[in-house]
Amino acid sequence: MSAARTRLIAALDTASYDQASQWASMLEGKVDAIKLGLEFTYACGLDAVRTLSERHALFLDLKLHDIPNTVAAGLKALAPIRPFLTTIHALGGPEMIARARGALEEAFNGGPDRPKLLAVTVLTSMNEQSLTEVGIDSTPLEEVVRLGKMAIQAGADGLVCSAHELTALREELGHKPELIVPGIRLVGNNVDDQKRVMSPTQAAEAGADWIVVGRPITRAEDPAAVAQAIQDELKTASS
Ligand SMILES: O=C(O)c1cc(=O)[nH]c(=O)n1[C@@H]1O[C@H](COP(=O)(O)O)[C@@H](O)[C@H]1O
Repeated sequence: MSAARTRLIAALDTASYDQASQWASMLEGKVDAIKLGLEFTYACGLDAVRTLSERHALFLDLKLHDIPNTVAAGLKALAPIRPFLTTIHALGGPEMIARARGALEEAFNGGPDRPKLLAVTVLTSMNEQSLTEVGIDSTPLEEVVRLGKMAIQAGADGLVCSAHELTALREELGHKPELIVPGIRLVGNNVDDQKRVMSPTQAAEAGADWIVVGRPITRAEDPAAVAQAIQDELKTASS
């Protein structure tokens, strides 16, 4: 059972501003935040991201991964959008992560309202075989824990991981780091390109702070009803 209630982020993955705006409106009050990522940002631009962020708590997920100077400068440029969460790849290494954290601190004058920096560990679309294909000779669990410890030590506020690694990460890192969990599917859902999948209840019971749900909500006939059903599941799991 988790310490605090697990909250729900809807991933609004679309190239259409009208579609994202419509989803955001119909999910208002049903989800705790929205996530905009590569597809929406590249197709619609940062002004569109800013417009949606004025009405909804925003997780801006651009998964930056470059040399430390470029990532730090990129985050500084994104800071005026004021998302409450944003992502970089843990594989960029400790110097990149430390510079990223420093850039956010600087942009917000060390204040408490800066975006929290999340390090993506091993993408939930990867399994042991996918790691072998990129030359990593570890299980996803070993790799997530190794990268997760490094990233938190380097200055990340939290991690993106699958629900399968939550227990091990909590044992290693305690309750302070924010753990954000995509790869969520409801009973009967298609898993699509996701490999390390769990249900909202399983993620909540294993200690997720936030779950990220995209297609199970956005592809549904009634997205608001699915979001409400997930919230009900999360509430039961935390009680
Ligand atoms: O950083 C992320 O949000 C992320 C990391 C990860 O390992 N896996 C993952 O699926 N995501 C994102 O979470 C969302 C999951 O979408 P669905 O598979 O449609 O629920 C997508 O927007 C992904 O970009």
